[in-house]
Amino acid sequence: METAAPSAVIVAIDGPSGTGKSSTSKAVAAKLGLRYLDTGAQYRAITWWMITNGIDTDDPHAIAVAAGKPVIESGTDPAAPTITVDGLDAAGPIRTQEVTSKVSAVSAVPEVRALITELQRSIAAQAEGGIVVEGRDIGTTVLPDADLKIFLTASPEARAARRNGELKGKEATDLAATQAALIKRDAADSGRKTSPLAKAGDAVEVDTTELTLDQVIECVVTLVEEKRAAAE
Ligand SMILES: Nc1ncnc2c1ncn2[C@@H]1O[C@H](COP(=O)(O)OP(=O)(O)O)[C@@H](O)[C@H]1O
Ligand SMILES: Nc1ccn([C@H]2C[C@H](O)[C@@H](COP(=O)(O)OP(=O)(O)O)O2)c(=O)n1
Repeated sequence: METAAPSAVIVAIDGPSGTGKSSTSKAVAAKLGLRYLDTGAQYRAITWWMITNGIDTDDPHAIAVAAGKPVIESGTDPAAPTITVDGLDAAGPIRTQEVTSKVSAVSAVPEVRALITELQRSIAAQAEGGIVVEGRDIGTTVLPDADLKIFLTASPEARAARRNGELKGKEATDLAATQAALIKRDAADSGRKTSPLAKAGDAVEVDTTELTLDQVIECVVTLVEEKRAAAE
């Protein structure tokens, strides 16, 4: 008897910065043969375009007017995710401190969110075998019918230490400054009017403070497999 291919599954992973969303989502998608979408990279890409095109990122009206101009494309292979803006590889430039410090203001503009949300939904709809989508408002707004919703958390201390581990040798490595910047960005992302960072009512919360990355990946893989088994 032939075994049916596992059904397409849509997984939404949300949470604040440094909780392990990107690392976990990529690994889970690779293990389960799903596509992968980093929605933060899309908001970073539009922010980078605003900066390089001289748009004042403190002016929501100017941002709203320009929002439809850049063409943002995301490659969804979890082994080699890509992000381009007007055909240019933006993977490096979107990770600078300048973009990080301005992305909350740009992503709070409703016109930006409407355009990026539409893009995210169309990418998810095209992922025939299923997809892991990570961000801040995936379970609440972008994909409210996702098969599985995960909300990752971790203490501010653990998140700052993880972020500093990545920055070492590149930009600032002061732990207190990293933690302060992270808390400031969380507050802006949670406090904005349009689809703020929030846990969906039906999301499974996983506190990763005391877990290794492998343990978090294993936990999410098990939850996806349980969902798939229940759907058969
Ligand atoms: N459970 C964990 N324990 C230790 N380090 C982790 C854990 N999860 C992620 N990391 C590390 O923390 C950093 C931030 O993780 P990332 O996946 O980028 O978080 P997010 O996407 O939520 O901002 C990465 O360097 C990653 O390897
Ligand atoms: N679904 C999303 C994803 C990200 N954002 C915004 C808010 C975040 O501070 C920025 C950057 O997201 P990103 O996931 O790249 O941030 P970190 O990896 O946590 O540093 O984008 C959002 O508003 N909605």
